[in-house]
Amino acid sequence: MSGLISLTEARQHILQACETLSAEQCAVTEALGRTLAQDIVATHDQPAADMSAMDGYAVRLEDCAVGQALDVIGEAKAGDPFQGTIDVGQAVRISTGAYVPEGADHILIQEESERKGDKLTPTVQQSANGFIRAKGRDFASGDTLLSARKTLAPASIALCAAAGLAQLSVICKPRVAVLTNGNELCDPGEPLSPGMLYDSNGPALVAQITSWGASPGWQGRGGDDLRAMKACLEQALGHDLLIIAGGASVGPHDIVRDAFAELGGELIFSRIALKPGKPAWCGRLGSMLVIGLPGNPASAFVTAELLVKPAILAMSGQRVGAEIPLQTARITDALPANGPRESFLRARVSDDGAGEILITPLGDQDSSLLRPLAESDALLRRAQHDEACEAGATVAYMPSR
Ligand SMILES: Nc1nc2c(c(=O)[nH]1)N[C@H]1C(S)=C(S)[C@@H](COP(=O)(O)OP(=O)(O)OC[C@H]3O[C@@H](n4cnc5c(N)ncnc54)[C@H](O)[C@@H]3O)O[C@H]1N2
Ligand code: MOO
Repeated sequence: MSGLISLTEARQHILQACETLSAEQCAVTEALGRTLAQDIVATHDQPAADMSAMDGYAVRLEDCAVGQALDVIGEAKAGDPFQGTIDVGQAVRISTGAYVPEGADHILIQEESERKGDKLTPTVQQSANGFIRAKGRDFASGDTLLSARKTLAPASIALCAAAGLAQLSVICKPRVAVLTNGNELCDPGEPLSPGMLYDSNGPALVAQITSWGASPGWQGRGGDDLRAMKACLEQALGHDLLIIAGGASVGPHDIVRDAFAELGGELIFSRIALKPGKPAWCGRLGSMLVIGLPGNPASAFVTAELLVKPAILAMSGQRVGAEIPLQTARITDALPANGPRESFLRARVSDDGAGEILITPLGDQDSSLLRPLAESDALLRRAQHDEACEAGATVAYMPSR
């Protein structure tokens, strides 16, 4: 379509305009979802010494014979090692997680022994050395445990904590301002006057950007007044990213782009061959990236997924490509041929009970509708000029929840 760029091109432009932000320190307990700015390198061995994997007795394997008593000479507890050495015919009571005393090469588990006073008798033949976790088995001093640019999930947080790190160097969270637009908008909680509409894009966008790891900053509402709009844009200056929802189209009151241009904003792209989302645009105001989304609620939501999410992930230091990562499923309904815009249909994913993933586009795809949006958990993607497809065909989708 003339004058419209493809979604992939739009994402390429956005990714080129996003630099990874600087680093900051973050408590390991607060680091979920953050991206490491540096490698994590172990400064100690884990375990720090050979360690028992079971509750029982540290012994010499060669001393173990069924019915032949050993002398229990002490105890090794987790955090309180036995100080001596095990000699021929001796055993030390040991707990899971305790260091294995010098001289021992086997843990006789308590279920396979009988204890009477200081005498310990194996009741089951011991065939091979066992139940000792070697020093450094998990990691050794100097090992790289996690590489820079890794996004921290709960298991990687466990590894950082095990490495002894209370603070981690992570990429700063992008600070994102959200501006919604329309004289018709009012805040949830206010009485609804005639002609007015509750602002659903503002809360939705704040929820979306938070779920992608951004830090919501200034939030405002612009109307149809150019001066007031310029004042809004000025208030947002200094953020890493400004999202403007609404006023993106060509109507006489859609003055957002005029205000942006008058403040010296530099347009990066305008309009995409995308449905919903044709009026989406992107630019730069000072050092702040600005992404303009259409005001229709489903359009704002979908274009935020497609355009804002990659910007936030890239600024947060995560690897993200211009191509959208898609999954495949079998469609339950036939679809007509697609038009010239790449389309994303609100859809529901299910399982046919035999392990096959099914996808059902929701009936009414009008971009003003919130109920199908809230029912959906996937966006079914149709390429530009996609042919009609039969029920049962394999189609591509992007999970959206
Ligand atoms: N002549 C043309 N008209 C339109 C075109 C076009 O190409 N030529 N594009 C259409 C498309 S596609 C869309 S999408 C909309 C986008 O318009 P805007 O971005 O200017 O959005 P608004 O006009 O401000 O609002 C559209 C619609 O959404 C409601 N809205 C806006 N903000 C919110 C909010 N924060 N919460 C809830 N609802 C909101 C608003 O009341 C309108 O009903 O333009 C088409 N027109
Ligand atoms: O982008 Mo409009 O979002 O096609 O309804």
